[in-house]
Amino acid sequence: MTSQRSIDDLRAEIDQINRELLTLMSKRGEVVALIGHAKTQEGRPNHYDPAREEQQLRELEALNPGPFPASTIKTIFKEIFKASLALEESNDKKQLLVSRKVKREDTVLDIDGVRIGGNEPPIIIAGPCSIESEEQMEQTAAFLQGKGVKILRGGAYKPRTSPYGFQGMGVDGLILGSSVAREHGQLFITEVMDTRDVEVVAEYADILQIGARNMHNFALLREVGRARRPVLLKRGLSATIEEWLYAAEYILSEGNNEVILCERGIRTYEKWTRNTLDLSAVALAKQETHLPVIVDVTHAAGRRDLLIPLAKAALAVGADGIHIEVHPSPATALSDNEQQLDFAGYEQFHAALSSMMRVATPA
Ligand SMILES: C=C(O[C@@H]1C=C(C(=O)O)C=C[C@H]1O)C(=O)O
Repeated sequence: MTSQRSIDDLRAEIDQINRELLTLMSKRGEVVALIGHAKTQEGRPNHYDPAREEQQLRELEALNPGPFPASTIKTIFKEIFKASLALEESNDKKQLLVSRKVKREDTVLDIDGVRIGGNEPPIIIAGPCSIESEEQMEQTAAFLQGKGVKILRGGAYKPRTSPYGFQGMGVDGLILGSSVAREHGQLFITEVMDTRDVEVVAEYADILQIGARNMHNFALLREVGRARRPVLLKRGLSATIEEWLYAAEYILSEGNNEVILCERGIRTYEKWTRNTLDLSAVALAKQETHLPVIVDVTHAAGRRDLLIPLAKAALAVGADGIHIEVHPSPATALSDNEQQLDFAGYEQFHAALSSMMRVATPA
């Protein structure tokens, strides 16, 4: 009689080995997490360390007693390294300041009594694309004040596709925008494009805007993170949601917690709209972060006939407000003539949205 062990018996041994491997894997995972934590504390942005991985592979190859060939051992351990790295990085993400895992409750901004986020009713940010003249700003602000709009927008520095397009009025525009807004009891929001202008823009604006084209301008993000003003951060033209949230993290990491995220449509293959409004990004940003999220309907589609349905959809998925461009005479505007609403257009928009704007879920 042979003393060959039965398959069942061998399998029982395998089951036991599996349990030991699992215990060891978990133990390894815990140590990896500690390394990841130490790297974050040391401010090492990159968790991946190919030299360290290579060194371990060499040692394992030298120690390998078989029966598995070196290549197999290598493949298995590379998989372990990959999983370990993913673990380190996901732990790291949990610690992001923008994350709900770090701050559970909604951030509600209170800017001179104008509240944004949480269970507050949605806000409207409206005004012309560019600040062009006192008359234009005055007419717009007075009209919007009558419609209950508390935040007036207007660009003084314009990120134009062509360097020969109207570039904005600069400091004169800032002075004009802020004084007109103040006269009408409104907050003034305007875009800052250059780190060198943050100080002067923060002097005049109540909210600093980072435009889509500057979402990846990390020096600018850090600079506005140091400014003592709330920041509206638009999502980049082709930015993933993760990149957008990391951009917000740059601002928070400098000590500025007052960030409003703004989805403005992304580049896709679609030609009937200028951009594609990504409503899942709005829902996800609300879910993953504690920050207020608003939707820029003007740039989302680049066409007036979609403003009302897109704004309704944005509010339905939980947006905390709408950003929309309004101009006394869009046809003669110095920028964005295709998309801005005239006053009659805004009247319609206001009427169509007003019932939804008042819907605030009680806390
Ligand atoms: C755990 C670390 O981080 C990563 C994961 C490694 C691993 O699982 O052994 C090795 C190097 C890094 O890519 C580390 O640096 O030691």
